[in-house]
Amino acid sequence: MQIDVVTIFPEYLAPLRAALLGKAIDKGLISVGVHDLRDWTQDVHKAVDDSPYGGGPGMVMKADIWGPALDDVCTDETRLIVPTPAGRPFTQEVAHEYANESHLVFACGRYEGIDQRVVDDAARRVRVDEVSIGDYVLVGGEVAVLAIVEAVARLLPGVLGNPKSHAEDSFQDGLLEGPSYTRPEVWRELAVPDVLRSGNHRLINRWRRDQSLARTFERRPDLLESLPAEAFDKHDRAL
Ligand SMILES: Nc1ccccc1-c1cnco1
Repeated sequence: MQIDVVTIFPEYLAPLRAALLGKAIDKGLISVGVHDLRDWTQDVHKAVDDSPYGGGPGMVMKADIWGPALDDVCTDETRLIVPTPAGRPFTQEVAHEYANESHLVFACGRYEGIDQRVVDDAARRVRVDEVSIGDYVLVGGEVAVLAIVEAVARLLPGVLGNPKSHAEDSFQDGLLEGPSYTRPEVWRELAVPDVLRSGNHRLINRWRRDQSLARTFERRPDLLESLPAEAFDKHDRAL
């Protein structure tokens, strides 16, 4: 998979080359290109933004800078992803969609966003997704790109040491993961739940499922509403 990121803060994307992703890049599973948007400016000040039409606070990033940048970076195969608070929610399901792509281009907006005509024009040639990683306001899209790239890269074959790790992912079965424990058996007078040391894997699986359902009900009841009934019956009958 080829990933390209266009940003005015290239150094913000340095963590992409660390740890998990660094190994994926070394293995040739992912290649990452980070491009400084200012390389496409023509003026001495390298201006990338201007005041918003219609007035209002902040600055809007210029179409006549972003357009040529995306023309150079995107190909016919590109899926262009624009992180924005106004985007559709980025979910594990969307991460799986992106993991099947051959070329992802991320456009990092700053200020009050990017002139809408950039997205409208790009959509004439490539598939464009405006996505949000949550209902809060960041200063720019770079942090969202780091989160999205990590969520996507770990799904690629060969990136994670243990491919079975995905099966227990939170959200994989539509529920939150329950609590985890490791040695010591008692820590600050807090003991590991006995069932987890029982060796009875049917009981352990049942306990873990109950913990997962309870935690989801308590913290994310919305996830339960969107689960089909059979998601409960099938899995629970098997336990
Ligand atoms: N707040 C932001 C500002 C700029 C670019 C993306 C975002 C964003 C993405 N997901 C939530 O917020």
